[in-house]
Amino acid sequence: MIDLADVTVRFDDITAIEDVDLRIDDGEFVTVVGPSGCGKTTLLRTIGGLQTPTTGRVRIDGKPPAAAQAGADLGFVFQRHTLFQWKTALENVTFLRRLAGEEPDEADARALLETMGLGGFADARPAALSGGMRQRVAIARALHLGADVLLMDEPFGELDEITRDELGVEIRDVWRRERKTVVFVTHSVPEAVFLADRCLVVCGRPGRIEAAYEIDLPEPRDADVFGSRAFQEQVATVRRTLHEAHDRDRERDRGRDR
Ligand SMILES: Nc1ncnc2c1ncn2[C@@H]1O[C@H](COP(=O)(O)OP(=O)(O)OP(=O)(O)O)[C@@H](O)[C@H]1O
Repeated sequence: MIDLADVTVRFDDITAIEDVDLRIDDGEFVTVVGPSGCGKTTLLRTIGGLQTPTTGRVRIDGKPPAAAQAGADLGFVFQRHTLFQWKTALENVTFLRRLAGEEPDEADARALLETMGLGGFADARPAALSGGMRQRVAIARALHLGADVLLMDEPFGELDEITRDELGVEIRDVWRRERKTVVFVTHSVPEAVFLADRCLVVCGRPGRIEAAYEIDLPEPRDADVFGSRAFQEQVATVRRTLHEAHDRDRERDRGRDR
């Protein structure tokens, strides 16, 4: 379980997130959506131990994030530039496990590349892959590490919409089989709804969790879900919350400036 108690992160005079309380169950897929600058990345980095909270406490299965990281319990997927350019797709997938001092399992790495639709590209180097293919390698790498918790920061951020949808379907499918705990940051409301068991709406400066929605959609979630009424209604609800919070924050800021 991921447990954040009263977490505040400050950078000099900027408070990025303030008094965040959050619990994420094992095997839960949580998405974090919100406008630019509201502290989503800071929240994710703090969960992963890449950022130390100014005040408050983070625990992963009762341990500080650094201990979870040392035990390879955490896998990260970032927006871009995370593959080693001189290594093949297969070597990229196995490398982190080597770094973590564990024996890579080439058959597992190949099977993961296959799952991510890259069966024929195991020996290709990143320069020969499209952006979407590179992100698939990064996801396969995080899965191969065997971490129980995956932290994903806009992993589809630079991809076109069709590829994003496609990867969304794949990632949810992999999650259904593997039941990792996933925290997934995105700007995209439809993506946040499609992927989530629970969607957190983060707003404001400093950022706060404005609302949390349990997402109710049929499984397996395939491309048909995008056109369904249930999906569109839940997207509309999240969007409305974001807009209302944004308007309220703007009014408050205007009041302060007067
Ligand atoms: N290392 C840092 N040093 C100083 N300020 C920082 C640092 N990291 C983040 N911030 C500030 O903290 C606030 C939140 O940033 P953060 O990147 O977490 O937001 P975000 O919601 O992820 O934004 P985006 O969606 O644009 O990626 C911003 O005001 C940002 O300028």
